[in-house]
Amino acid sequence: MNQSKEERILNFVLQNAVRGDPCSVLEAIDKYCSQKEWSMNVGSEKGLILDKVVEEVSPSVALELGTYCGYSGVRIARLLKAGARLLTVEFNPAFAAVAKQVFEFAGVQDKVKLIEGPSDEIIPQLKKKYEVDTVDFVFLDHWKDRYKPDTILLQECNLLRKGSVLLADNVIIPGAPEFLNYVRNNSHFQCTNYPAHLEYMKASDAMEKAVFLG
Ligand SMILES: Cn1cnc(CNC(=O)c2cc(-c3ccc(F)cc3)cc(O)c2O)c1
Ligand SMILES: [Mg+2]
Repeated sequence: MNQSKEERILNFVLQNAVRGDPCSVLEAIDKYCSQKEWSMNVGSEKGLILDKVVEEVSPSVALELGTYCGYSGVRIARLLKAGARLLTVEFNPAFAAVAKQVFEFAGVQDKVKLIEGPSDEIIPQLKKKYEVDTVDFVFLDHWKDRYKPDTILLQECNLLRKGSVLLADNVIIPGAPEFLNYVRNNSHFQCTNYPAHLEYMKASDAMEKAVFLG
């Protein structure tokens, strides 16, 4: 049975990156996906925006919706302080299997809890099953039509605190218009737009930061 694109990306990492070196894992994925096969990793340009926001927030508890191959999970986990953790949610079991191996190769597996399942089922379990009080940082990079409902669900589950930061990928391509309208017209959020480009392409994209004001 021939390999999936995600398995080809994993094999390129295993053969070209350095075990225990998260930056070499990111470089290998960016090299493969810019030169061989495009894939929907946040990439290095938007990755720098992600890095800056994560460093600014310095989260104790970070949540990622949409793990995919683990690229952004490695980006986030490599910046976490001692004792901080990343919970990352992936619906697709094949993607989760690749991401698990990417996290282990990068050496960030002790900081990352990979949770397989739909975000609308997992979010209500975070407090009791995953011992979360509130989340300090959320990276939204999953199904674009889930950004708004999951932002509402996070509030309903009392998982956001005054100052919690949401960062959403792809608010231009593929786009998340309902999410943008929701957070930008909601007095409980302070929004900032970060123009960039679609990963590995010249097309315009952007990220949106939405700070929950409580
Ligand atoms: C299958 N699946 C599992 N998770 C997801 C959620 N992610 C996306 O859909 C996603 C899509 C694109 C994209 C795709 C085609 C295109 F022409 C332009 C952009 C880029 C991204 O950065 C994304 O995060 C999709
Ligand atoms: Mg994305």
